Amino acid sequence: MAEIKPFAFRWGIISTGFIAACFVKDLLVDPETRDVRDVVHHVAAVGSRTAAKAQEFIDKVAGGNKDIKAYGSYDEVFADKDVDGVYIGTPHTFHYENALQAIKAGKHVLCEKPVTCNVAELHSLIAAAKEHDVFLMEALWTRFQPLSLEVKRIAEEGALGLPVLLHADLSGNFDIHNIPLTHRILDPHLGGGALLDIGPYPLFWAILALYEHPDNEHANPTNVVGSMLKTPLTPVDSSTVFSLTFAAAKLCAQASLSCSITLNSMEPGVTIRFERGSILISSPIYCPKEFTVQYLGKDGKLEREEKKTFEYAGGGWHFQADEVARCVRDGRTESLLWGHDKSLLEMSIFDEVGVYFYL
Ligand SMILES: NC(=O)C1=CN([C@@H]2O[C@H](COP(=O)(O)OP(=O)(O)OC[C@H]3O[C@@H](n4cnc5c(N)ncnc54)[C@H](OP(=O)(O)O)[C@@H]3O)[C@@H](O)[C@H]2O)C=CC1
Ligand SMILES: O=C1OC[C@@H](O)[C@H](O)[C@H]1O
Repeated sequence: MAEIKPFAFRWGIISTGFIAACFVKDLLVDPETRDVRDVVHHVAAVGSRTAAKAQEFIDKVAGGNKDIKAYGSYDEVFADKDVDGVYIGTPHTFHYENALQAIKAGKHVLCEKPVTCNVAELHSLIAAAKEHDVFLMEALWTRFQPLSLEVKRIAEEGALGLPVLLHADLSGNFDIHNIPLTHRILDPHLGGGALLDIGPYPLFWAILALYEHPDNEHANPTNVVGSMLKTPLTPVDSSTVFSLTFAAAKLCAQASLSCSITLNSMEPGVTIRFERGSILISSPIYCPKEFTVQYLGKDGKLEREEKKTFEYAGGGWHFQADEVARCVRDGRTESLLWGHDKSLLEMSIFDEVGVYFYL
């Protein structure tokens, strides 16, 4: 039988910082190592604010591959005919303008989280993507990892009953008293603070387990409450707690979520409590490698425990790249797994919790 050629997606990368390097390294991992045979990835171009930095990035991250073009501006990446889609790894406050320019140039877009800084910007991006008939997705990479797919399967198969309470925290110690106030995690002009940077992850688990649950019937939370603790250093939050209540459909459940840029992560990072058991997910919750399912007996006591672990080549960012390639191949303008509705929900919750008075 003739072999079907995998669909090749040609990426343009804008920015050359930490996450752009992680993403490009993963694009270079052979997809067959993760059993993917229908799509492959090529890096066609890298754009930076200086051409020298773009070339340095290609040398360091992509072994100096001569087929990758180095540009001294993002606009040149958007204009390149050999680029199918653009990956945006700039600080949060640039996502909107970078994504808009890419979309207007007719490019598909994968944009780092948080996709924008508020819901109004996101509505505008989605409208632009529709107008130009291009794919747009927030790089909520955790959604595409095999562990998340398995957690969702178990959460919905019925043995545990319905989810009732979910606790999730992501904390990372950024040593904020010893880094420059211009660091993106502290600078309000770059969208600093805990909620925008790491808040997407505890929220992601609530969206996966509660919002996506079939009994929730795609209903938004009926109540969102949040509270921010500001750092004395700059007007951004050093920690934020927020809670969601889902009570519009058959599902009645709540999520208690938190994030901090001054603490280390905790174990487990996520606990989902169901009527007849729990799922405990290990840290870091953006890329966990194991989780435990606890099944309770009729007396409420632990009856059985099952631990699942996941390993693969690469850092875990390539799964979202596969999703982008497949969606574009299939003519979709949004992902079924992390579609516009979920990013809109995220942004509207963040608006509600109150990041934007400092932006
Ligand atoms: N999914 C994940 O696991 C992670 C996602 N992120 C997300 O990625 C984004 C970037 O984070 P990270 O890579 O850590 O940030 P970095 O500071 O390491 O990199 C940001 C890059 O953006 C470009 N840039 C453009 N304008 C500016 C500006 N005014 N100030 C600083 N940089 C600028 C620069 O590239 P150049 O000079 O080449 O133009 C810079 O290298 C954030 O939105 C964050 O939420 C971050 C970490 C992990
Ligand atoms: O997405 C992220 O995950 C890991 C964090 O350390 C980082 O700041 C954040 O942007």
